[in-house]
Amino acid sequence: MADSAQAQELVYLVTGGCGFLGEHVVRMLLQQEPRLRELRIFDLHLGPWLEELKTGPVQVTAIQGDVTQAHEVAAAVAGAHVVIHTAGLVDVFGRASPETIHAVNVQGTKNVIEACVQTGTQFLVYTSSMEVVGPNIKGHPFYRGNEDTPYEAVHRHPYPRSKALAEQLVLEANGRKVRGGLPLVTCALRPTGIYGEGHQIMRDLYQQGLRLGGRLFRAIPASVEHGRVYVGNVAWMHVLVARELQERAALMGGQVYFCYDKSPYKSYEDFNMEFLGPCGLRLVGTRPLLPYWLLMLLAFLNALLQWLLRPLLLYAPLLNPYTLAMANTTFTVSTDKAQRHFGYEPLFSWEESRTRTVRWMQTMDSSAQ
Ligand SMILES: NC(=O)c1ccc[n+]([C@@H]2O[C@H](COP(=O)([O-])OP(=O)(O)OC[C@H]3O[C@@H](n4cnc5c(N)ncnc54)[C@H](O)[C@@H]3O)[C@@H](O)[C@H]2O)c1
Ligand SMILES: C[C@@H](CO)CCC[C@@H](C)[C@H]1CC[C@H]2[C@@H]3[C@H](O)C=C4C[C@@H](O)CC[C@]4(C)[C@H]3CC[C@]12C
Repeated sequence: MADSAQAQELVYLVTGGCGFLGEHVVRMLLQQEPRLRELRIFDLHLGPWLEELKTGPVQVTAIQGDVTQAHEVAAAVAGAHVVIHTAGLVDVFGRASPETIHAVNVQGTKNVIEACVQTGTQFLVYTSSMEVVGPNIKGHPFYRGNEDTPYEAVHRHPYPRSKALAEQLVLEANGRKVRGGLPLVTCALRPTGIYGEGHQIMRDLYQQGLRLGGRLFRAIPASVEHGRVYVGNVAWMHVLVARELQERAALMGGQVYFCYDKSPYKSYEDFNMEFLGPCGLRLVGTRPLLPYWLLMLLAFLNALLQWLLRPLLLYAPLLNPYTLAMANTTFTVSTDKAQRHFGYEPLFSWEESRTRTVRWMQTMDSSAQ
């Protein structure tokens, strides 16, 4: 918890504070931001774990609300010094309509920006995504690129399109005058695939492996690198960016930063095995067991089934043409921009990130038995 010897004067708002990343950001702020007086957590669904935070020295205010409702956002933002906007609809499986994804991710972000301007909040950190850049629909590799690496970003899928539009809005808002006349200072963080305690897809893969008798079958060549970053380090980057934005507005305002740490470069499946392996699962095959064309056919069949079944039920498996293209396209980052601009170093080593994730999965495992 915050060191009470330092002046506790700041009010922070975390939108999406009860999500996978949001919860880590909330806990990290309470541990690492000594100037915090009040922490507001805004989410569509509030988690019961918030109750335990209310007994500490920082005032924790839980606000149930919807980012698509401008008045609810404005009421939550009023009086906050910093907004960390992580709320978003993360959907690459066709669970939500493109309109809903746009409403939450784009209109929701517009509402957050306008609320900052109207109420006089000066600092806004936006959780963007690697998908703002790629992989693109042409399957071009992005091999250990940085924030300045040229890449043909082409977005057809509603989720990356919405993240790209929202990021653009946030960056364009940098420098706008907020109530009281001071300039709004914004920046965007672009995590690659986040992993760690609370990661739903890891949970799903684990359950799938158990159903298949402790095995998963390789579908993606081991040579396709996929960028991953530990949730604790992503949360730490948010805390640090929010703090340093107040000191280095001229340098950091309007900038984008990839989220990175020392997690190894591996394929999506080999990386997951770092956690699923110690939980007793095995990845079968050194090469993909099915040819790519057959996987693609299955992915299209899944998409067709989803469409046909839509009036009756929601069919949203992991494999669809978009997720297959993502998993099958190299996309990794190698950058030190966050270190150069605001002194970021990962808080958790790769070994610690792995141990924490495995420990979480094993707890999940024993509580399921
Ligand atoms: N998970 C990843 O690998 C990853 C990678 C890059 C970027 N991101 C971004 O990080 C952010 C958090 O993602 P996550 O993985 O924690 O997802 P998540 O679904 O676990 O968390 C999102 C949170 O936003 C809340 N939310 C959704 N719609 C809302 C609305 N209308 N009003 C208020 N709250 C709403 C949800 O209730 C949830 O608590 C998102 O913006 C996402 O685009 C995630
Ligand atoms: C073909 C399957 C055989 O095992 C594997 C399918 C894996 C896919 C479900 C995931 C592969 C890449 C993932 C995405 C990536 O890590 C980055 C993301 C960015 C972020 O903003 C949201 C989550 C995600 C889209 C993530 C989703 C799951 C994958 C597509």
